[in-house]
Amino acid sequence: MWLWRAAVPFIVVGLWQLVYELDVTSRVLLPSPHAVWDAGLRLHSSAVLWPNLWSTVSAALAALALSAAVGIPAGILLGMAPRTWTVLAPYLNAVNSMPRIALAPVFFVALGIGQGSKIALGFSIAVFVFLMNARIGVLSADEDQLKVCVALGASRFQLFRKLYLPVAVPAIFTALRLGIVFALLGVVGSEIIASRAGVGQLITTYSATLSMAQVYALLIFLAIFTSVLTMLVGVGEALLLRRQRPDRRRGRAPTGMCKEREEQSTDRHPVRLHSVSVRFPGAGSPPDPVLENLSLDVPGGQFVAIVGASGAGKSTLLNVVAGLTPVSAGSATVLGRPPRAGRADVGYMFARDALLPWRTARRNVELGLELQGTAAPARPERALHMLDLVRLSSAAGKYPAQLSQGMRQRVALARTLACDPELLLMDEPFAALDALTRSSLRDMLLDIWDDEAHRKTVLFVTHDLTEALVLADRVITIADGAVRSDVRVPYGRPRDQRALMARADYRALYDRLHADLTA
Ligand SMILES: Nc1ncnc2c1ncn2[C@@H]1O[C@H](COP(=O)(O)OP(=O)(O)OP(=O)(O)O)[C@@H](O)[C@H]1O
Repeated sequence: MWLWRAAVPFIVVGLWQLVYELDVTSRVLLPSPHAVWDAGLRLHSSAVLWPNLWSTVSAALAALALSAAVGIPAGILLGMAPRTWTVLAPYLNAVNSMPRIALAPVFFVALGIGQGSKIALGFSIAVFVFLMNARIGVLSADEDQLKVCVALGASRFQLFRKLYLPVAVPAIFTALRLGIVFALLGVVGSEIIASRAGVGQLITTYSATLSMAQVYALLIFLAIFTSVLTMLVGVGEALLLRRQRPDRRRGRAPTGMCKEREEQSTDRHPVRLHSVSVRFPGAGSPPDPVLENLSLDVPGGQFVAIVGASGAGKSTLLNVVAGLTPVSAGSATVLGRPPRAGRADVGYMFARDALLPWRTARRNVELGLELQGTAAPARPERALHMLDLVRLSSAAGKYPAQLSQGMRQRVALARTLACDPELLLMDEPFAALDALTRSSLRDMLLDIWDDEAHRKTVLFVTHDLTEALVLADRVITIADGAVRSDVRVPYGRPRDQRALMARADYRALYDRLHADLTA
């Protein structure tokens, strides 16, 4: 492959020489490769080339830097604000489709003939490349990653810095590659129209005297500059996206919880829902309720499983408690206060791990600590302790792509627990795992939950009645947006699934709940 790549210039020059020898086209228009090589050497040793090349290259680099500095943040902000995009899109697209080279005379009048007007024209063309690509990069952010960041308490600025900017990096590198070409196009175009220095101005001068060998030599110099810059961008991209350095620090005693916590609640029921209804706008007219008149009190330290068919409203119920979905009617109190997204005392875990692929396992666990304002020196220690808890200390320096699905979900569990939440919301956290891994993660969760000193209240959503009966103190079935049954699980711990399933009373309870779900 490398041999073929190295052979391409020789093949092109050979074909060029052949066309020249066959006299297919005018020799003035197409001089021989040898004549172009000679012209290049003469330009190189003359005092003409380098000051002019520098004039063009410095203007192109300035236009590129300016375009990136304006286009990237603007693109990311527009990606984060879909409504603003909807308003502005027709106008931005109209400006983008304008032949901006026609703005050259305007820049000459405003800035005079010189570097300023060249940079302005290069900028006016390249900035849209950055804006459009950065916006598209932001749109590639995973909805679950966004939900996790919001649930962990990310502000708009933190979302920009910790989610949208990194997620847009590959698209930004694409924009850089294209931006080099577009900035150069603007600068050389401006020089060809009117300038006192630059490669474009030299091309105009040599073309006027039909010195085409010099013109082609200059174009080859520009192509070499663009290729070197594109290669450097490629190296930067590879270095930035690799980031696979193993972390040698290991956990000791945990310190530094999340800084800002809600005042400790004195309510013995961390979750209180009274006659809660949720209607989503646009879901029918009038919209059908997804939850209707649902009441539920959960005492502290209880492990509650919520079971229901697909679409029954289980996730909506958790979202209400997490403060991600407002209630349309009724009242909700979580740890003594109205629900609010991003509280350190409420942890939320989803079926998809939604790990950030550009962070190591340890740095993923640190995410909630960062968003909640834990001091930087305390974070690694706390994160490593959490990874130790889920038996993943040895994978602290690995990236999500290097972990199995079960390991990724354990990292997500460590991330959820890192802020030591009092209330744990879990939305089918093990649904994507195979039966064996699921069972080992259930045991791990129960071990963590069983710690008397830090016993958490858990709302655990699942489709699986057996999982609910093995894990929970209490099983609530939901159908048509309301509580269908609410039973205490009458078995001690630890529970053995196979032994449970052999018991007649277990089978009777299972059948009763199953009937409630399917009625
Ligand atoms: N943001 C939303 N806008 C409109 N409708 C929604 C929204 N979120 C959920 N719904 C609707 O609410 C109903 C309940 O959804 P929910 O996700 O709570 O169900 P679920 O019991 O968790 O289902 P599953 O087990 O399949 O995840 C569904 O009909 C769904 O289409």
